[in-house]
Amino acid sequence: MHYGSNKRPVTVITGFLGSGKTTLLNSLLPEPTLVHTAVLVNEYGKVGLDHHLLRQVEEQTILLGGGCLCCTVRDDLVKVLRDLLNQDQQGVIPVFDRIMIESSGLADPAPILFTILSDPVLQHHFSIDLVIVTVDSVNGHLHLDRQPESLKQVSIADKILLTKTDLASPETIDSLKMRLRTLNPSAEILEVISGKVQPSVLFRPNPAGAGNGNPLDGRAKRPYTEQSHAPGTRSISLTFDHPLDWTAFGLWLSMLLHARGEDVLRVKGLLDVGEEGPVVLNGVQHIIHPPQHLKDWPDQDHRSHLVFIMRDIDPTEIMNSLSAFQNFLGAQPVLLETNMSL
Ligand SMILES: Nc1nc2c(ncn2[C@@H]2O[C@H](COP(=O)(O)OP(=O)(O)OP(=O)(O)O)[C@@H](O)[C@H]2O)c(=O)[nH]1
Repeated sequence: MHYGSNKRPVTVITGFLGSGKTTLLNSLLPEPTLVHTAVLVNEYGKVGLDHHLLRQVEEQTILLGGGCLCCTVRDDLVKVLRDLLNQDQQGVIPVFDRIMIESSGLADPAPILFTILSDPVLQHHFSIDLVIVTVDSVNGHLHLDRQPESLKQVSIADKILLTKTDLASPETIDSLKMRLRTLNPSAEILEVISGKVQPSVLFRPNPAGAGNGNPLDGRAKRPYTEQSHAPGTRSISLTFDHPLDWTAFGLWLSMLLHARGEDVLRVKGLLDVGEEGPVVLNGVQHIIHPPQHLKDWPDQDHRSHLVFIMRDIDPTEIMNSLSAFQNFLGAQPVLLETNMSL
């Protein structure tokens, strides 16, 4: 199969140990729309799945040349994905049009994203369309209290699937949802029992290509409230009073990521740059996906919206920096919401 300039979407499924990743995959993969999905699992002992490619990826983390601690590369993942491409081009494997990667329950998903986005070959053939994170309703609070990995996973999610809601009390589910919204205001939260969810709910068509769905939903647009937050992890949602100068904004963002990229876990934006439609911005730490220029706004709200999820950066630093830059940006930042440490 040839895709021209189209990149094949990669979905990363992560979530703390036992939170239901495999259950989800087993439920999703027989769906007709996902029949041409290649699956990579970075744990041993997984059962092979009919009609799908199953690769087992040894975890191996190396430092990039620059010595950046957060930009680790999974060498084996690069090899497996490159091999898949080669085999696909030679027609020796069944056609695949999507990749799902199930990361181990203790993994920080960011290196997987970095690996694909930073590899000179892979970045031309694959795009990260969605990071799904499963959160166990029964144990979710405990994981978030005690396991930094769980916090990292939730912080980076595009969609959070709250699993095992059949086993948890309504009060626990509600408080967990509130906590998850605080940790990651831009993620959509769905309740999923035993992995039963329609692919169309997860993989909504997205003209932006990267970052499935609107990167900013209603939760990110709530009025400003000071809320408790996980230690060291903070988020800020903001808008601007006028359209942004896109070049100046890109310069500001590059400067921020150069200085503090290790601490910026996620950047998402739907930006008014004075064009008919918005620009979709989607970044993970040092890496910014190629911005997408949309023809139309998704709804009536045509204001810019920008969300940062950060570690050890005070949201006021972001506001102060943008304010100092406002003459170049052509717009003044307006705070919508910030979430501070617990
Ligand atoms: N009752 C109930 N059980 C669930 C649900 N989702 C998953 N389980 C069970 O939870 C257990 C762990 O699920 P897995 O899918 O293996 O979890 P995992 O995240 O892949 O686990 P690791 O590979 O250890 O990280 C299994 O026994 C599942 O059957 C759910 O929504 N409801």
